[in-house]
Amino acid sequence: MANFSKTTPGSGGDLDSEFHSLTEYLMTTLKDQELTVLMSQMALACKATSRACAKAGIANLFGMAGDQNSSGDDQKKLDVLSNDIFVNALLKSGSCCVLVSEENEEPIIVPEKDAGRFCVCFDPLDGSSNIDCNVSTGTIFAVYEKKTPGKLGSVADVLRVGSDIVAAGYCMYGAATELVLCFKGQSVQRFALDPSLGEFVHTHSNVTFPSGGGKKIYSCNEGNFPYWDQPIKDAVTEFKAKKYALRYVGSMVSDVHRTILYGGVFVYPADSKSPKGKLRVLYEGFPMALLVECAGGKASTGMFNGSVQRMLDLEPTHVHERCPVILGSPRDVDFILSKYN
Ligand SMILES: O=P(O)(O)OC[C@H]1O[C@](O)(COP(=O)(O)O)[C@@H](O)[C@@H]1O
Ligand SMILES: [Mg+2]
Ligand SMILES: [Mg+2]
Ligand SMILES: [Mg+2]
Repeated sequence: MANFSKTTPGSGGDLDSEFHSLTEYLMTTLKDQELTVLMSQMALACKATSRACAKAGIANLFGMAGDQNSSGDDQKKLDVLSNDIFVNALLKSGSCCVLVSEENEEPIIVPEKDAGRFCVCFDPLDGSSNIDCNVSTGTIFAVYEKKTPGKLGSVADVLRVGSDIVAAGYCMYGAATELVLCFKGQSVQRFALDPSLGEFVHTHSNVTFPSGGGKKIYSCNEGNFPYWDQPIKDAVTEFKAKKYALRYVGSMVSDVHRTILYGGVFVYPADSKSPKGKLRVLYEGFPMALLVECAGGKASTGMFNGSVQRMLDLEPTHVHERCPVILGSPRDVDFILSKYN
């Protein structure tokens, strides 16, 4: 049996006779057939979305779809297509009872005859503003186990604290397509899509923030500086004085991925234009917070509703609720939060 506690550099190279696939990882570590099927369908949808992003220019998939979603975002064609891909794949899994997507105003409640034990909240294509200029985008998801009785799911199955999440992950559509996963209580794993094989191949185990906090990087949309509260302004001003570098892609998946691998901090705070922040709790804040904590980092809301809160302790009351986000290495998250003392 594969040893997934070890990183397997070079595995999956064209000439390797042995490599470890995502399928093998799921089959050997999960011991839960329904969750394995769900994750396999999730991976299939990631591959289909990766293909759509790669072919967008030649398949006339850039540009607007013409509608707005429930957050008020103008939907791009790829937002709509990727949403259809994920909804169809997850419905076919037979493992889901509730689906919450950024692109669907209402949660999808799966009919009893097709329903399973799990609820999935997802952002099918994150980083919409980067689609048309071919900069990295991604998918973000969180999985919960149904808690209400009976087979029919309800919105109560997803409106709960983030620490109830059983699995979280993101897939980045960048120079390579990469899937990063974490099951509750387990470490973070990285898989890269080998296009010639059509499979996600295991590349890194036990992914953690660099010790000591890593590179001195802060990541935020600093154009919002005038609208931030004083503690966030002070922290960012001090990062500059301490010669931190600013790196900001504007796709949460890419910015969080870099933050986990290199260190530093990613911030999308509340501001006077958006008092609840911009990012959505269920399919952006929570899954990233779980991954960051599993990798040894911290994820907080900063000052929100009168107190500084660990993000996974929030209990949302609406599926498209927003929250401020401060996540990254403990060194930098604690530094920002100290400004609220
Ligand atoms: O353009 P801004 O205001 O800096 O916002 C960037 C943020 O918005 C998002 O694009 C929102 O996600 P969607 O593209 O899924 O709506 C995040 O990926 C990113 O962190
Ligand atoms: Mg959007
Ligand atoms: Mg998003
Ligand atoms: Mg999106």
